[in-house]
Amino acid sequence: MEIQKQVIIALDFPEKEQAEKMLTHWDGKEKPFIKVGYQLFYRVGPEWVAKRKEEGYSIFLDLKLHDIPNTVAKGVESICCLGVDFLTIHASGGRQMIEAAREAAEKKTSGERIRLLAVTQLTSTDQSMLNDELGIPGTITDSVERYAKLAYESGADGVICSGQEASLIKAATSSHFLAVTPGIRPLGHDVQDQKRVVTPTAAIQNGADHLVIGRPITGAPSPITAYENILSEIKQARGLSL
Ligand SMILES: O=C(O)c1cc(=O)[nH]c(=O)n1[C@@H]1O[C@H](COP(=O)(O)O)[C@@H](O)[C@H]1O
Repeated sequence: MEIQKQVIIALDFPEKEQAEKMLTHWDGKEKPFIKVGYQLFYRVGPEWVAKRKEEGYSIFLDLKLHDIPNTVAKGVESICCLGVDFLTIHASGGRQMIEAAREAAEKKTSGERIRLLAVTQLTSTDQSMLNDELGIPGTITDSVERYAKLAYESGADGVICSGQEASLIKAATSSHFLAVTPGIRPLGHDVQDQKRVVTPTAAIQNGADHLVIGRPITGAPSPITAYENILSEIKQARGLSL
């Protein structure tokens, strides 16, 4: 896979002006893969997203759908017309919900089908939160593996997990099942609210397909420099010459 496509920039902004200003850093360069979460989506709406797609951006729409199967299926049907590349649903919605989402995604007749990524355990969850707050017994990796297998068997295209768990997920499912990993922190960067963090190098070495990165790029003094440094790190981790 092309290295540029491996980094997905999280456009976590409240206003479209800020998101658009951020994208100007890539003027004259290849359009990056971007993630639009609900903070921005609720403000800008579907037209803004569809327009970015027309302009040539690859788009991950991160709406983390989690509801009864019928409601999620209808949501997926509505989103499909935007032509985005990835959409998140929650694995904890269960088999029937994931199957209904997949069935809805299959209804799109023209162009590439949207890829469904199931959130396993959020990268802001650690062992004590899982056991003591959420009351889920066992280790984080057990829980992530269980959700990943469920998502795989139910028709998701991949999962959202920490880079720590990417190789485990591939082994438990298939090498083609996507491991998309947020919680990426270059060496020395503040972890902020993330708990299960890894460096870009570790994520790639563990087999992550895409790295979702927000603040380490968008909060950097020069976002484009931070982005290009991460691309170089990935290139090195993939064993390619710089
Ligand atoms: O679904 C996601 O993208 C997601 C899942 C998860 O477990 N953890 C996680 O951080 N994310 C998203 O990934 C991005 C990470 O942003 P930074 O922590 O700023 O790099 C945010 O937009 C989160 O919403």
